[in-house]
Amino acid sequence: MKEKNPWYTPLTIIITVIGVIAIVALVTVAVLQNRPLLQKYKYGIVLDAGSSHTALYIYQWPAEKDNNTGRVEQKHSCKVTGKGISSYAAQPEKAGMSLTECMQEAEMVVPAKRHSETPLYLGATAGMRLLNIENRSASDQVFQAVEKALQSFPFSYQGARILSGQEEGAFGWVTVNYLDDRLKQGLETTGALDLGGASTQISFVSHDYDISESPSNSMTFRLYGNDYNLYTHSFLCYGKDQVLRMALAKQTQLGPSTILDPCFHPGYTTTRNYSSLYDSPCVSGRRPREAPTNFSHKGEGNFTKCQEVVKSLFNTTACKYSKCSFNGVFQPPLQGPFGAFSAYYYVMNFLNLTDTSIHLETVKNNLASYCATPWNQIKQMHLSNVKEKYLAEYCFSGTYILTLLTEGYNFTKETYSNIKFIKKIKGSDAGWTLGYMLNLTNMIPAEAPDSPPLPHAGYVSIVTVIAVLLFILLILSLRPVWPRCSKQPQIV
Ligand SMILES: O=c1[nH]cnc2c1ncn2[C@@H]1O[C@H](COP(=O)(O)OP(=O)(O)O)[C@@H](O)[C@H]1O
Ligand SMILES: [Ca+2]
Repeated sequence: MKEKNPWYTPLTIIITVIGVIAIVALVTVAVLQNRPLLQKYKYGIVLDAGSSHTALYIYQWPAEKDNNTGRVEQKHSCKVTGKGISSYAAQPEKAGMSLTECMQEAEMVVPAKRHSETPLYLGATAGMRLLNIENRSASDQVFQAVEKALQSFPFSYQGARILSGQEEGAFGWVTVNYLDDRLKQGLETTGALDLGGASTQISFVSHDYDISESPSNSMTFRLYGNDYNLYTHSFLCYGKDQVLRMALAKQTQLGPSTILDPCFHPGYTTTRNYSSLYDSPCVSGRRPREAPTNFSHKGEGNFTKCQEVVKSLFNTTACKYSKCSFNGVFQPPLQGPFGAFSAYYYVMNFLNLTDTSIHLETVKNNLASYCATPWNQIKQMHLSNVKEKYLAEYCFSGTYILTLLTEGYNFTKETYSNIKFIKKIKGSDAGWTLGYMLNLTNMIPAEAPDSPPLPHAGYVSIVTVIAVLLFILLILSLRPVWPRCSKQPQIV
């Protein structure tokens, strides 16, 4: 004799089947309705025409979200071969031609049907600022050539211009904080330290300072409903290539045709040309009157002496504000964490000194012993994979970076660990280009966007759970019917 299972009545089976179909239908509709449409992307292209070289960045973001949520990311980058556009002052057409390869790459990377709507920008930084000071018409001609070249591509060309130092600093800050998702969430922001070849920028939010003290150093933003008061300054001529010129100029001024340079390795020796050394507004005022054509540049490898040379390039005596960094430039008290990118990263990464939890004295000692290493040995170790020009200059560049941070910006052995040397954040390069594009395409709204109270996955889960619960309740509510059916014993 077998007791009939009360769950097998036709009524429960029908209810179960209908219930399951209803739940599946409900969940499917919820998922389909709310799923982002098939990922279609939009694109934007920014060319960073730096003093030493030009780089092209392609950004992408989901097509249906261009106006609010922080979803722009770097899809591709391309390094233009050759030097920066400012180096083509004497042959401007070549500045335009130099961009061809990377632009062709961009044509391949951006899907053809998006070409005509993809904005294309070129921003030039300190190399062109200097050329513009030195030779206005040469700078204009370089821009004409570049403009002509860029217009020949199928993108939506939006113009080429020189960024002000303020813009360069502020957009670097926007990039870092956007990529870190700090703006949308209204979190404490990260300061930005950018070291280029011809200028260097420092930008950070300092809560307790009076912006009216130096209005030219302040920028105010309203982003995602939060107000920011940004301090920013760009030091023209304090990028690492121009500082090296200033350091050499300082040492050659003393007269001899051979200089023993503490910032280069012992055994390093080369012949340099006076005219090319002084061929920059950063040093032209210092040119000796009766200089020979060439001078001999020899290395001594002495960190302490090198630091003295570098320090002598900072004027820390004159300050008409409550507080200054150097050269009489206002700077409020440092605040918060800092991201240091571009040449800060290249140099400190090569020197294995990116770990800022290491005591500053130890960092200096490590650099001192690197500087004291004979040039032959350095070449043997690295020449196979590092450009000789970079290799020769890492001792100088490292010394400059530490001196700029401590003597220039006033980081101390306690606050040094607030700095992080970074190259990329979540796959996108740290630099001013992303912030520049976000600003020009209005992709960071002033007010916080209205967002659904729940994320998509949460919404679907809650709908599912409630549906299942309702279904179980329905089944249970039918339960009192069943015992009556099963009470009758079945006799075989
Ligand atoms: O691999 C590297 N090692 C060392 N320095 C590098 C490397 N790649 C780029 N740099 C340096 O980074 C700096 C980049 O400056 P950039 O060309 O952006 O000038 P800018 O921002 O002053 O206009 C230059 O000094 C360049 O020599
Ligand atoms: Ca740069």
